[in-house]
Amino acid sequence: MTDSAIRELEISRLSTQEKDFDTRLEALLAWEGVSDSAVQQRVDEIIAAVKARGDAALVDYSNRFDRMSVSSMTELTLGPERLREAFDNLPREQRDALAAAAERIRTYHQRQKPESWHYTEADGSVLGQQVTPLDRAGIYVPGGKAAYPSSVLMNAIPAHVAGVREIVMVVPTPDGVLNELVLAAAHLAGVDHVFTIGGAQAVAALAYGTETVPRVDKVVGPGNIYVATAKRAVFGQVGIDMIAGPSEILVVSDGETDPEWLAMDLFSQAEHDEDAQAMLVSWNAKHLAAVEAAMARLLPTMEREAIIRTSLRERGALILCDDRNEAVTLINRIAPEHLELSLEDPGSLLPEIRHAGAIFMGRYTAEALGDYCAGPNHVLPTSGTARFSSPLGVYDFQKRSSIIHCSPEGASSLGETASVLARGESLTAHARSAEYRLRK
Ligand SMILES: NC(=O)c1ccc[n+]([C@@H]2O[C@H](COP(=O)([O-])OP(=O)(O)OC[C@H]3O[C@@H](n4cnc5c(N)ncnc54)[C@H](O)[C@@H]3O)[C@@H](O)[C@H]2O)c1
Ligand SMILES: N[C@H](CO)Cc1c[nH]c[nH+]1
Ligand SMILES: [Zn+2]
Repeated sequence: MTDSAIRELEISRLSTQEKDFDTRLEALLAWEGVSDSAVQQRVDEIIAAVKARGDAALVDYSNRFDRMSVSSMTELTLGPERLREAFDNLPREQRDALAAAAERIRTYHQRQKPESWHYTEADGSVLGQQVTPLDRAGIYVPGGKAAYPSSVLMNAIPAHVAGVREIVMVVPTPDGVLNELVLAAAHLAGVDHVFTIGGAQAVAALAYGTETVPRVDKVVGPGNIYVATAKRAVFGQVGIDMIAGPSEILVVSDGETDPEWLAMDLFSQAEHDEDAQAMLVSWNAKHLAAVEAAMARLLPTMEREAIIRTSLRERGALILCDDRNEAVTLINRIAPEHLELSLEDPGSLLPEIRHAGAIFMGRYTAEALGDYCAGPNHVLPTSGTARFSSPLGVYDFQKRSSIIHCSPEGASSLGETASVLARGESLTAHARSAEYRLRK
């Protein structure tokens, strides 16, 4: 490969030493997708149509956006027998891999189960918290540019572990092509209903219900800007997990990892979407150049070369920093969805990392392993939202109720405090309600 061919790789090259570094980094990090007004307007129209016309709107939008040719919701509904059939007919290798991944994801999420708790005070009063699962959860499984059986497992298994009574899955099937692995994963993960609808119309159907699609209590799962914008719009009518944007990876390398490994790790997220973001940070300039050369060499061999190329050109970056400390500052500023610490001693950095969706420790921990089968969830906060948000988990499918049980003594001592505070707020019904229960 000649130098000129290597230079053909279009990707931003940044150095923290440059004056305009902050501006360039901010420009790369900005993801305007969910605030695009044209998208917003279209999503509002779609939601209004689904509310007004229910199933008929779902049929129309599926024909229009997913190039289907259906005339009723029956053709967009898959029953449990169809899911089981898909599972039973999978090639052995795929069935075993799916089952192995499901098992690991279940084991990991079982550890997340929050327990109800209570404690008893000296006067016999009991205070506590009761954890209850959602009655009905809606899971969005993306399907526009790729099919995601792994996302079925990542969404449905925590819901199942949480004890959700009914799991409703939506997944677009462009051109009417069903993905058997997706259906098999739904069977394995205990999904109750599958509707082959996608985009904003699917989110609206879950949030408001239609003649066929049952209304859910919460909509979870990743998707493109139409899905993300629709989730934001229906929040309040239903719960949502997070607004997830395009996939991202930030790799921090000490310069000792094989450049081809890192090139492929970066491609692995770039290949999701033209809007995906892949960045590499290192304090070793020679190593950055070696990874860049590896990327240029390997890119023409990739099946999704066009998507990767656009993603790298628009949002990718190779960043030269001064040292490990500066790398940590960058990590916390970027708050990436996936952080790969390709270092000899990743553990030494861990305590300093405050914001990242999932942290992949050491040279051997390819992010792709987490996408499929390590165990932790792959639905993660993107676009810097790891500053305040966490991976999808069992806790997203549960609620907490506070429990207060006063003994006669407890009611009397609390009543005195409450009465004073209530009178201070001039809320005398509150005060008198508490005072009735004071010990005479
Ligand atoms: N965070 C995660 O766990 C995770 C997992 C897998 C995928 N992803 C991300 O999810 C996204 C999936 O996007 P996708 O597009 O492949 O699938 P998608 O299912 O999110 O979107 C497809 C739907 O978008 C709608 N749509 C497309 N063009 C439209 C238009 N012009 N107007 C109105 N609606 C339109 C259609 O209804 C279609 O059904 C990618 O960004 C990928 O990176 C994230
Ligand atoms: N990397 C995605 C989450 O950002 C998840 C995924 C599914 N399949 C492959 N990857
Ligand atoms: Zn991925």
